[in-house]
Amino acid sequence: MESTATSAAGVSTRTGAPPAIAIDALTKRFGQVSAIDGLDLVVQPGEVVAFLGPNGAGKTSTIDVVLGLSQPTSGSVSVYGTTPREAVAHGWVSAVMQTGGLLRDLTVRETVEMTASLFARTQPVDVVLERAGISPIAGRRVGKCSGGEQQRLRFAMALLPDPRLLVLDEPTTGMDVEGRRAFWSAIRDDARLGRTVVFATHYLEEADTYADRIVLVAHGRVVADGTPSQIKALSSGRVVRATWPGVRLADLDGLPGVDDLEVNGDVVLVHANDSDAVARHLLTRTPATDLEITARGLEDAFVSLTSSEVTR
Ligand SMILES: Nc1ncnc2c1ncn2[C@@H]1O[C@H](COP(=O)(O)OP(=O)(O)OP(=O)(O)O)[C@@H](O)[C@H]1O
Repeated sequence: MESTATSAAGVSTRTGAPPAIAIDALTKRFGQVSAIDGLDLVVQPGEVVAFLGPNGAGKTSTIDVVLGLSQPTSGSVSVYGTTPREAVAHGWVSAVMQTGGLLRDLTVRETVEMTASLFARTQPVDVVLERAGISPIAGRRVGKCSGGEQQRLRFAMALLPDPRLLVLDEPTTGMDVEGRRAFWSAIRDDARLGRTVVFATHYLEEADTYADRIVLVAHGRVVADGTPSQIKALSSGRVVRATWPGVRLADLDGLPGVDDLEVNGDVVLVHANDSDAVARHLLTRTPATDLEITARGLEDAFVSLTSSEVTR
């Protein structure tokens, strides 16, 4: 994805508009726990961004600050050039929460109508039902809706103020495959009209399929930021493990296509995209034995990216 050029202050040089989200050196501590540890991020209007990271990475803590639900320990966050609370009060930002907020005995339409009555001005109820893909079930009681349908109902409610930015925190947890697909298809169709979407997820596949840009977070920091294919490349490849008594790093100089190397005692760990070439080299040209080849997961990419950040 080609991102809009930005100035140092994060203002789009193409449009002159402030970014949807500008986060600068954000930290958030809970007692001894550092939930966010110097996070910087700029999201431009119209982007669909996945906030991807393992449990405890700091995704929810960051989203809570963006929504004005929690205050930073230090650093700054602005949303469309103003404070998160003001942006929410203007109706510029809506969130799709994972649970709560629904009454089982109301119908889908009644739920949206009731929420609309709380706002001074909203989009027509029929429009948001249509956008969320739930017009056909408008007369159904909420208690009879599947988890996926209830999430699309929350999406319809979030659309009422016609927000510029939609924030979703792990919105598909617990949904079946079909529910996820229908939910994301409604979100994507809506985002095509220009809405900015930021969603947190654990799942690389979900980020890959539905986001234009993936921001990888670990230990409260951004450890990688790029298109889905750039991020996937970080987690691709394999690890070749071998036993080589007395090995030194210098012995591994001739290895082909190596991304990363570790030597722990007599054990060699080689991270590489072409694991066959590494294995062939180790078996034919060195005394290495006991080879094991394993796929390198996203978790590994998190770990290696985070440790390289720390040692930098
Ligand atoms: N209210 C709190 N009090 C104490 N610690 C907290 C609180 N909220 C979050 N944390 C801690 O901050 C860290 C980051 O948590 P956060 O929920 O932001 O991560 P996450 O990436 O959203 O994780 P998950 O995917 O599991 O929801 C974790 O170590 C968590 O235990």
